[in-house]
Amino acid sequence: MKVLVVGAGAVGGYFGARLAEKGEDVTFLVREKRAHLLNEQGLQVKSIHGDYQHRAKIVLAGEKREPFDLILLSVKAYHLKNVMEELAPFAGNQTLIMPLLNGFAHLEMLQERFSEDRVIGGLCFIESTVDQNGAIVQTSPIHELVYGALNSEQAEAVEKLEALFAGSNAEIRKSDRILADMWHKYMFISGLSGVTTLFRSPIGPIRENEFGISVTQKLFYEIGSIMRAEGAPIADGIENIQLGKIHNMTHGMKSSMQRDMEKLTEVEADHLQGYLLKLAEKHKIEAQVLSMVYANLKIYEKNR
Ligand SMILES: NC(=O)C1=CN([C@@H]2O[C@H](COP(=O)(O)OP(=O)(O)OC[C@H]3O[C@@H](n4cnc5c(N)ncnc54)[C@H](OP(=O)(O)O)[C@@H]3O)[C@@H](O)[C@H]2O)C=CC1
Ligand SMILES: CC(C)(CO)C(=O)C(=O)O
Repeated sequence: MKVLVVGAGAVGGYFGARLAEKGEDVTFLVREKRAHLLNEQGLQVKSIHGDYQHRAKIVLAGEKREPFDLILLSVKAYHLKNVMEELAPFAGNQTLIMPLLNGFAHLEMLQERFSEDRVIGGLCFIESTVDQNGAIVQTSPIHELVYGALNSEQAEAVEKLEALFAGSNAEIRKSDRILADMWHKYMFISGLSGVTTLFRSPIGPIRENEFGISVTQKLFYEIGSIMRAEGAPIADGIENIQLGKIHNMTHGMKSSMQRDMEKLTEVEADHLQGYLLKLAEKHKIEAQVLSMVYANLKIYEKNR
């Protein structure tokens, strides 16, 4: 099976390398600067699950290739519009596109551009980043990728992916309720990235402070109300389940949005919290904490 990973960054670089390490046929769609680096020093993964370095196969936008069987999409949401056009020539009628982005709004954009048959569900849990030398650094135990069919027509094609992922050095599993999983992850990451960027702190000190934890709880409850009003298939009590995870995370756990803020790069504020606020407005739900989180991010964007 031929796999194209779009974006050799923290997420795509990690999972793509794990598949290549297993011997799968993996190519990375990258931009000039990244291509130069990968050609010079290869794709380097430094991970608590084992380092791996290889001469990754790469392709640039506009180059000719046969369509791929699977496209793993792992760019930031603010690059998505542009990337969809660049990856289109690599996608044939049978190509499955699996987005690993945080959030939800990208799903509709992809379905509109590539049709509902081709876009399957996906998400990941991993704490990874790209260091100053371009290496992928993965620091905490979790390296999980979850995928699944979004409709019954995709089920057979999605089944076939199990052999691709089996035996790789990452926890990769198929889910029969990927849509709910994606909303749940969306809730979790909007809450976690929201408070860690608001307080500019890893999660430990936030949850130890009575006001910090109270703001965190209010944020999760607001997000839950918005998602329910939108008819998202979220589980009863999911807010408390996600808050439980917040309590169980390592003291120093940061969100990727927080790490982006520390690097003074763009953040996915519109894609995550901004999209939720639009839904809140649509359903006339008051979301004071979410508004504050979003304001903090937009002010950061303006000042950076
Ligand atoms: N990092 C993490 O821990 C986690 C991140 N996520 C989510 O995963 C998604 C990806 O994040 P992450 O991997 O951290 O982001 P990164 O910025 O590390 O990687 C994104 C990559 O996309 C590349 N890219 C952008 N535009 C193009 C293009 N036109 N053609 C080819 N490549 C392109 C960038 O390339 P270039 O080097 O040229 O800029 C970059 O290498 C986000 O939605 C994020 O929220 C989810 C779970 C955990
Ligand atoms: C919380 C985490 C690390 C889990 O994957 C994440 O998704 C992110 O920070 O973007």
